[in-house]
Amino acid sequence: MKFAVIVFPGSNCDIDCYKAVEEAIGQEVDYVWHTATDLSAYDAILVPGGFSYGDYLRCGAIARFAPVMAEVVKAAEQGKYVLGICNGFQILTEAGLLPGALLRNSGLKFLCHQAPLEVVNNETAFTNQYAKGEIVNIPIAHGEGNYFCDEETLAKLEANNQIVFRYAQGSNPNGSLSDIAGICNERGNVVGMMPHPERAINQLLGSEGGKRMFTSILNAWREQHGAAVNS
Ligand SMILES: NC(=O)CC[C@H](N)C(=O)O
Repeated sequence: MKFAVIVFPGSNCDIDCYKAVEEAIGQEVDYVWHTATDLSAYDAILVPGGFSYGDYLRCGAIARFAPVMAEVVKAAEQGKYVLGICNGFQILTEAGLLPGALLRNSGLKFLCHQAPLEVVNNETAFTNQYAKGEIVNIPIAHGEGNYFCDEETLAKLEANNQIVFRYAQGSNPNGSLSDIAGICNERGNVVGMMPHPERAINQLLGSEGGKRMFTSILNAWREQHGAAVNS
């Protein structure tokens, strides 16, 4: 299985994502610069965190016009796995691949700490190795992680089981609507989340709560391609 980690000017979690793929699942992974116009070689696309183009406008609002984004949209339409983490989540909402928007944190401060998350949907390609309702610790690091959408969109997200993670145990750090920490598209092959699973793949980093997101993706890909699950 082959992963692409998209790199924008200002990305700062690209190396963490690359290392997480190597360390957690030992699969092939390339950095792909924002000017790239072909992602056909890849099975999964990671859109990492950071401050793309400085985030001088709304976070992700410039990045979504990068040449590579047309390819990310194409990959999503083809059913490939697309995971947007933090700034990556913001970029995917700006690109229209996921509904809603990320607003300034309600406390107006950049927040950087471990966050307990509830796995709400464990049926996605990104969460199949977790139990439903399981609480995992995955760190957050953002200034604009306050998820918002209109009532109709929220009702749709709930009805289609598109809420993947919620901030658990009354811990909502940023004012996010319905405690939402991560969502998927209707088809389930695109996930966006504010917490950083790539920073939680080894106890040495403070938590390995994010590691199974990577094993989940590999597991889903192998099932889709008829390979034995743990081979
Ligand atoms: N770690 C990140 O990706 C940060 C995303 C964005 N720049 C924010 O502060 O919300």
